[in-house]
Amino acid sequence: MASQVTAARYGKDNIRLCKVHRDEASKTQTVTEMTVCVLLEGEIERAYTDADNSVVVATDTMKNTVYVLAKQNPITPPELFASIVASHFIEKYTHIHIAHVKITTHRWTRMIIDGLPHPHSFLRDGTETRNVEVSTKRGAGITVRSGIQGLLVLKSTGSGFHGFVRDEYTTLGETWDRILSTEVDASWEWATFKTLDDIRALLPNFDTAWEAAREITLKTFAGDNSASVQATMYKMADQILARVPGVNHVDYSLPNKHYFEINLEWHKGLKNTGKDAEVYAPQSNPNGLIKCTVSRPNPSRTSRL
Ligand SMILES: O=c1[nH]c(=O)c2[nH]c(=O)[nH]c2[nH]1
Repeated sequence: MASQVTAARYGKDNIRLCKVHRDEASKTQTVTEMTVCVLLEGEIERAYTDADNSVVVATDTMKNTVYVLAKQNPITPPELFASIVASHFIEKYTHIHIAHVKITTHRWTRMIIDGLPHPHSFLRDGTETRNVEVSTKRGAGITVRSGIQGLLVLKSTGSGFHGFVRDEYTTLGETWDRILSTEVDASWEWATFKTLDDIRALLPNFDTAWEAAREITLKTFAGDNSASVQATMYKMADQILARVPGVNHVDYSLPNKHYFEINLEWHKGLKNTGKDAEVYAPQSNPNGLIKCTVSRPNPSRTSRL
């Protein structure tokens, strides 16, 4: 028997788009820039095994569709726009059964000029992105995962690491005061939505959840007297679950971007370690990588509140 295709998906990645919203009343414009990935699954195996393109919706068509839907619909919040795009593909093409849409929204923050918000000028204040991954499956509803990526943070005290396993492989000293830095990758998974209308019914909650997750992450990072990345990230996730109904799972993935103390004793007895540490060596690699998923004890099954 010939070998079989057991999994296949295809689509367009890195579709870049920018939409300008012009508010005539206030003469204020707003821009949203995003990068979209669309991947489709369904009865497409013949394209691989029999070179049969009759089942192929061209990836170029997917790109065009995203532009048209962006013109015809709001593209914020990204949870809604991703759901509109994903639903389109399974509704339009009967042989497509699952659509995955990932949207990365880039920051264009309004400029403050002479103390006033500027009506049409923006700046990229950091590499942080707001992300969403939506999947629609025919007859099975819409799953939505929202997140924050690329948020680079550092604290110069209020972090220690001690009491860890010591054995014949261990060289790391215990510390009660260190620099802690990470690039936040946080995401939260919403209970499954049945339809697009269920998503529309929850609309303000997506922005509120993103604001809450961002604020909790920053406030906990800054305020926690951190015993470890593990302990601090759990506190973040736990608070997001408490604050955001409709979310059952929160994921964090945090690199531990090490800043090493430098012993300068060799130069005229210079003291630069422990309480005297001032000059550090930031490390590019290797880095710690700490991950967790924290879940609500009794998950709600749908996102309808
Ligand atoms: O917060 C930390 N968690 C670890 O698991 C770990 N391991 C390590 O070497 N340093 C740290 N820091």
